[in-house]
Amino acid sequence: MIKNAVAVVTGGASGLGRATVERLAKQGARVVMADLGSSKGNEVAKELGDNVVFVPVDVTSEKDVTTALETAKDKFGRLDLAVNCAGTATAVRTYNFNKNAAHRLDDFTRVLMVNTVGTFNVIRLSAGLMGTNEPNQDGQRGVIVNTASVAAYDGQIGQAAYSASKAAVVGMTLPIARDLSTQGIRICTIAPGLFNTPMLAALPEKVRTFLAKSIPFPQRLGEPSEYAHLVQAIYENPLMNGETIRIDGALRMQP
Ligand SMILES: NC(=O)C1=CN([C@@H]2O[C@H](COP(=O)(O)OP(=O)(O)OC[C@H]3O[C@@H](n4cnc5c(N)ncnc54)[C@H](O)[C@@H]3O)[C@@H](O)[C@H]2O)C=CC1
Ligand SMILES: C[C@]12CC(=O)[C@H]3[C@@H](CCC4=CC(=O)CC[C@@]43C)[C@@H]1CC[C@@H]2C(=O)C=O
Repeated sequence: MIKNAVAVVTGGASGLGRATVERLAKQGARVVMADLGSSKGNEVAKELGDNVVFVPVDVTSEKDVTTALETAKDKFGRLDLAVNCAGTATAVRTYNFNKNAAHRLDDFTRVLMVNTVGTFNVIRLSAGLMGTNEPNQDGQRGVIVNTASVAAYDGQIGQAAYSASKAAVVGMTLPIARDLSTQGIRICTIAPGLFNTPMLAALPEKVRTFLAKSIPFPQRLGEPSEYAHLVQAIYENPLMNGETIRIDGALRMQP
């Protein structure tokens, strides 16, 4: 059960991460909200009360992630759940033939660094701390939830970097589940479709409506609370492990 569990949520100051922090805190969990120093983490944590602590973290930094995990241990005594929501996106064609310009390599690398390397960084360090927990009656010591995207499967034009970064998260899920099984640590990945978050708010209303219409049912953007609901379901269901779950209203993205 989520009550009294201790969680770290990256990207916790906005969108899907924020909804997760809110849901977990409301259900009686204690949460370290890890997000960039430039985010609204401090304000959000204040709104959510004493069971939520903000730690400025860049997920690509070993030092920052270690500090967040030490905060979980020092303030709340343990770590039961790590949720990877931090992410970034870009929309650039592999080669722009009108401008005779190739996709910049540093743009490609930046997206992979945050979405793939950052996610793995949090997984590997969280696993170390979870491994020190006393196992429950099922032998479980902790749970990790990642966030990929349906773009891991049906990436659109301009999403080479983003889709590659998310496909890597899908790809690492099963081998990590196998790696961590000896210590009773589970890991699952969620692949969201189109959700109503600041990432999507950047798009014009017309585009958002068009995108929503492309979803078979329900024909609307997902609410961040629906993502958070799935995080809790994964945490509470002991048999869920090594799998990626789409939450997308049967959406298959067009080119
Ligand atoms: N909104 C959507 O429709 C979808 C979102 N996703 C994924 O879900 C995750 C959350 O996205 P949203 O909540 O929509 O976006 P968002 O932009 O609202 O939140 C992302 C958070 O990640 C943080 N972040 C970015 N780089 C970071 C870094 N290096 N270290 C720590 N924190 C960092 C940002 O400060 C921000 O608070 C992302 O991984 C995104 O790719 C996947 C599919 C659909
Ligand atoms: C994240 C996702 C795919 C994207 O890359 C876009 C994003 C909406 C805002 C954007 C505007 C741009 O001009 C660049 C691309 C992007 C960041 C999309 C929201 C959901 C998409 C996704 O992950 C679907 O699975």
